Amino acid sequence: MSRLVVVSNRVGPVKDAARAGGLAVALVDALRARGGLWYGWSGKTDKRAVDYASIEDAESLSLATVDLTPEEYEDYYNGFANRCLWPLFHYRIDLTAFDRRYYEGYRRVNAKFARVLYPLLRADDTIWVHDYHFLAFGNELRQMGAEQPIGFFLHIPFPAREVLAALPHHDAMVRGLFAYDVLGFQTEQDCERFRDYVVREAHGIANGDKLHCFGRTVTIRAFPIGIDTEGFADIAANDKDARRQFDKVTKGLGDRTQIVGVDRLDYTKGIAERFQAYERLLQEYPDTRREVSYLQIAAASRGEVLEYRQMREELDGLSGHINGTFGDFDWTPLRYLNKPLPRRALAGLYRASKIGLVTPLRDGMNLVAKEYVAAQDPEDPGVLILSRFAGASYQMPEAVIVNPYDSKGVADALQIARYMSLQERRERFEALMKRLRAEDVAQWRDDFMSTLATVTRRRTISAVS
Ligand SMILES: O=P(O)(O)OC[C@H]1O[C@H](O[C@H]2O[C@H](CO)[C@@H](O)[C@H](O)[C@H]2O)[C@H](O)[C@@H](O)[C@@H]1O
Ligand SMILES: O=c1ccn([C@@H]2O[C@H](COP(=O)(O)OP(=O)(O)O)[C@@H](O)[C@H]2O)c(=O)[nH]1
Repeated sequence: MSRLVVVSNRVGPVKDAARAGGLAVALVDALRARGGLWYGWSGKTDKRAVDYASIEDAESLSLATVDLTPEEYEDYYNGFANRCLWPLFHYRIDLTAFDRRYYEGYRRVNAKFARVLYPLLRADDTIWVHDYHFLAFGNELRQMGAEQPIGFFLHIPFPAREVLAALPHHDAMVRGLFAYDVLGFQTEQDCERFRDYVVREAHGIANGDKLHCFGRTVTIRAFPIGIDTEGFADIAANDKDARRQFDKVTKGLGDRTQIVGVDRLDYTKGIAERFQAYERLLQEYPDTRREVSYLQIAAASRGEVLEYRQMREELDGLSGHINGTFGDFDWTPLRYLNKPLPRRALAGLYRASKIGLVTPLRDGMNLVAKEYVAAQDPEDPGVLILSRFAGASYQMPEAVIVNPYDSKGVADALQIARYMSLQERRERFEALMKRLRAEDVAQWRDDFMSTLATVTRRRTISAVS
């Protein structure tokens, strides 16, 4: 079997992969099985950073990482990736910074990553590149002469043609993607939007799952990412950290219904709109006062980016307003924490919460929705309320699906969840779990890898014959 080379902005962890979650476990498993290489940013900046990868062997695979200069980090990661592509691909043109300097820095850093990896490659490697940080990376490798199979998976949504067209270099970005052999998206809808752009904007030709354009052919397919469903359910039921967290949350809760939200602190997650919907619930359904308790974990993220800092201030204000208006000496309606919880503790928190509230305004997939369901007690499962704009909603129609912009609709959904019968909760839970088990993270990885192998085997055959 050929060696696997995984390329992603964040690398590892390897030893603690289980702690970091399904994606790290799935990638580490595949890398171990094939004696692979995981390549990306070291997480460090150094003003003397040069074109060099430090390589360490970690439990039958190798990690190769590159430092960035502070300027590269600013333009590539904070700038183009997180102030331009991230908001634009999540439909926030209003927050998108179209700065040429960022674009040029991004191109330079993609070229640097390619330049450093190229001499480390073997002729029979298979390369799997991840996410919006590396849209231009495959093309840089090809220009150096790389002929290996290269697949790309986009973890975030692919936007509608008119939205992408707002990006000054949209044509070059999409052209660059044709250097890959397989383009994987989270949902069929993302594939459809990509196809629409290529056919209508770039005059490409679609033929089944193939797209011909710019003199190249790529295969495009949806590979919805999953979680380690069995593993996570087992942690929620049996792990001692999960149990401790479960006890901590349920102690003192009495008959109150615990609502939980868990997100990175990101404007795409719709936390402000969620707070407003909760306020609406307390206003319009006075019977909920003292009867519900909402805990929102919003783990600080990308704090060097202005829009993230502004959002943090907004949420501080909204949460203070809700508690000031509705709280009492012996009841805090909303507990809002900016610190992250380890995944094992999260499993216990999910299980202790009768309602999981996942209402992003736009999200590639949203793994929290899947984890919440997997962590439930099958005998007495909680209810997932899920935004129609999360990629996960296409695989999870048995959740209570909501429009996150409609605060009254979300408040009503919370009431429906509070009063849902045990039988209905079980039926929804079983249907959701059936799919989560069948479409777990190992399945996602294997599907992508086998598609890439099949496509490139055909490519080799047709080149020879
Ligand atoms: O690396 P950061 O800048 O700290 O951000 C963390 C990750 O956020 C994004 O996650 C996405 O991938 C998830 C798994 O496929 C998906 O469920 C979610 O909807 C996406 O938003 C980002 O895409 C990752 O690259 C970041 O590492
Ligand atoms: O305090 C926290 C908050 C989140 N997570 C994990 O971070 C991931 C978030 O993934 P998701 O797809 O929901 O959103 P993203 O942050 O990748 O956009 C999930 O696996 C969560 O369990 C965590 O471990 N601790």
